[in-house]
Amino acid sequence: MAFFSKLKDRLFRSSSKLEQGLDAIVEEGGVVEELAADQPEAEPQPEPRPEPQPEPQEVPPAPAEPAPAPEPVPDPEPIPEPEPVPEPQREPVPTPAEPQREPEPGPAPQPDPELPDAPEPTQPMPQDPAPLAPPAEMPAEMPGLDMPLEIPGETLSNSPGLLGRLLGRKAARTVTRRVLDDDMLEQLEELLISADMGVDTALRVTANLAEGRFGKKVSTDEIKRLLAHEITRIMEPVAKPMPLYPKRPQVVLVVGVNGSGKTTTIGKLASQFKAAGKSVVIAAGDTFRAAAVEQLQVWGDRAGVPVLTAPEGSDPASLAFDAMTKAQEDGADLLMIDTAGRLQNRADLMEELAKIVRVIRKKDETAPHNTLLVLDATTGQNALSQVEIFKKISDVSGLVMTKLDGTAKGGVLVALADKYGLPIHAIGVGEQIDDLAPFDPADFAAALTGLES
Ligand SMILES: Nc1nc2c(ncn2[C@@H]2O[C@H](COP(=O)(O)OP(=O)(O)OP(=O)(O)O)[C@@H](O)[C@H]2O)c(=O)[nH]1
Repeated sequence: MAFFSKLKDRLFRSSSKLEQGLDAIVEEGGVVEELAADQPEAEPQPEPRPEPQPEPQEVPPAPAEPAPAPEPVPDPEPIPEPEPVPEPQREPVPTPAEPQREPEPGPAPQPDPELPDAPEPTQPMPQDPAPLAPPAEMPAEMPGLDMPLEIPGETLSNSPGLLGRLLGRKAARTVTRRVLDDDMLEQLEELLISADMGVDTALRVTANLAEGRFGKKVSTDEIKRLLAHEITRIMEPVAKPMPLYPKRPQVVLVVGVNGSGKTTTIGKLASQFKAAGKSVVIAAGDTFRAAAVEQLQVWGDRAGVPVLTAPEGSDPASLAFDAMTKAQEDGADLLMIDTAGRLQNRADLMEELAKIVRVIRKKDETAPHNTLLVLDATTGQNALSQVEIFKKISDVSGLVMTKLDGTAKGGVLVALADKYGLPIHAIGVGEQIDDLAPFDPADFAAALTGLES
């Protein structure tokens, strides 16, 4: 699906930090080993993705018709949860027998793979352990070119040359493996912390990763797969679309600091709900900033959804009440209420949100049905303190993480999931109306670690 590959491309753009760090760690203390052309780098690891993923949906929040439920709470889970993750990675990483190959006779000098000063490979570490096709079917070099041919997922080096190939010699490949010891674990912890995963999460992830593998040799590709698996395990329980309830209107309060992407997210969500056949009303609750109201009107126009506004400086709660009345009269399915994000004066903001909730409860005592906290992924660790604050001043029921297309700080999502367990309903991957996607843990983990899934 075109949209989905676009999403993956964008997420991959932000993955370089962790990916390069992993490459560097293994290369630093690793030993280059040679493999015969028909020998895989390692026994294939169990795939991190435990189950075939459901086809990603264009509309992340929920299916068009959720199963009717008498009460909005507890969470009705309109889309079936993925199967619980088995723990296939608890198996020790198979350690290749040493030496990896028989010495190959031939005119070309071969480096000793066991020597510490064996030449480093010049290409990035292999990404995929899939064995290469036999050399007879896949030439290691382009005819006439005396340079290694990069084959996706593998590094070819020490080419036997034309004569060698004429004589039927197999090309040798190299892989760097490093013993998973305390030093390496410490480096991995530091890398994960620097990627915004937070200390607790980084320690837990590396401890799980080392379980049953301590003292064994691992390649970059194996480390990436193991890491992606651990991240997927943490993220899977929180990947949940925004639940839809039979209640009309379902009131969605949208909170978050200024600039986090609330307005944009409301516009994107409104557009997707509308495309799914829902009638939506938006209330421009940040009445203190004329620009914010105007921007929301632009998004409402784009989405084809009415936006209720009030004069600048008027009471947001009064606007919310009017919007609730209109949404009820119109029989709207959803009322999305934008709010101010001024954290400079937390007491005022707390009172403002509490008042909005009080007045809409006069109309429906079960409202708001969702309180979405919009977080800007580029703020890294700061997102954690924002969750802390907004949990105190509102009843946050789920997260939307924006700007994942423009940051190398995606690791904070792992820390958020690990620490708070709040559902991540959707992720923003751009500024356009369709740049909002469901959160897919396996794709996210692959993007973060630089694993080609
Ligand atoms: N690259 C990228 N930019 C985004 C994304 N979401 C929002 N933005 C941009 O972030 C900026 C702030 O977004 P807004 O939606 O105005 O944020 P807000 O929280 O409503 O901010 P205030 O109106 O100031 O309260 C805008 O320039 C958006 O285009 C995203 O997923 N990716």
